[in-house]
Amino acid sequence: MTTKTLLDMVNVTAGYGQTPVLFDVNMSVNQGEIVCLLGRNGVGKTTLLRSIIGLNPLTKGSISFDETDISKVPTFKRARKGIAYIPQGREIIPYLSVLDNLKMGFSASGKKGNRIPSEIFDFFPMLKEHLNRQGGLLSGGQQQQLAIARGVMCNPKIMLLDEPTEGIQPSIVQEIEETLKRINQEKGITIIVVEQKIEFARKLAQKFFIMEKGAIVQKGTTEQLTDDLLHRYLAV
Ligand SMILES: Nc1ncnc2c1ncn2[C@@H]1O[C@H](COP(=O)(O)OP(=O)(O)OP(=O)(O)O)[C@@H](O)[C@H]1O
Repeated sequence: MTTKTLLDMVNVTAGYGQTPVLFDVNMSVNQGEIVCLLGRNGVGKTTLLRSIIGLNPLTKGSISFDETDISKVPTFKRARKGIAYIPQGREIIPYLSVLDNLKMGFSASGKKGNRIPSEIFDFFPMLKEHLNRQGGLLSGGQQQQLAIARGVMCNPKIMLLDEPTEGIQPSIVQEIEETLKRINQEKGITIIVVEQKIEFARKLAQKFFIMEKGAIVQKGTTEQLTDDLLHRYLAV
């Protein structure tokens, strides 16, 4: 099997206004992989995801995606090229129904459509039972599933997930892990997940990157994610 680089970040430097947060980040992700991005609070994980989708402009470096330089491409066009971003806190529209929240996936991808593909309910059967409920009335875990489903609606090549298990009960965490694996395997969607729950990250991902002070300081396969590394870079 040939491996193809889907996302390639070279010397990415970015931040908020005049405040730099990422310094010369180099990160390469192959098509079909699930990778996790680990690191203590405030090291720049969210900013890294935001720079991939174009919410934090680069002051240096470049990002190529699917063999195209997207460094200066606006966010909505990056979404149309196949990057789905599921931010921390999920950003479900609380007063819209589950159905209307899902339909937002059509506009994000720039494709017209009105019918939710059946695969969405195959991945997330719970959503079918709650289609007409307001998004804000779902539990945290259900809202997270809705946010992931809305991302899948865009038929992305890659999904960027920021702490999908935060504040979610263990049984739903396991469900989310299994569903993400299925989405990866059945749809071939590459996944980058920022996580604090190490066991979840270990079970889900094949590769890891560890960040410290705005840079990638360690990477490898998840088998190489030793307790020593976790202690050194993640323990408080
Ligand atoms: N909107 C903002 N304006 C200015 N600085 C910001 C902004 N958002 C984050 N920062 C700063 O950027 C740095 C990195 O934050 P970021 O959220 O990327 O880290 P993180 O690793 O995702 O942390 P967490 O696990 O807490 O989400 C922090 O020092 C933070 O204070």
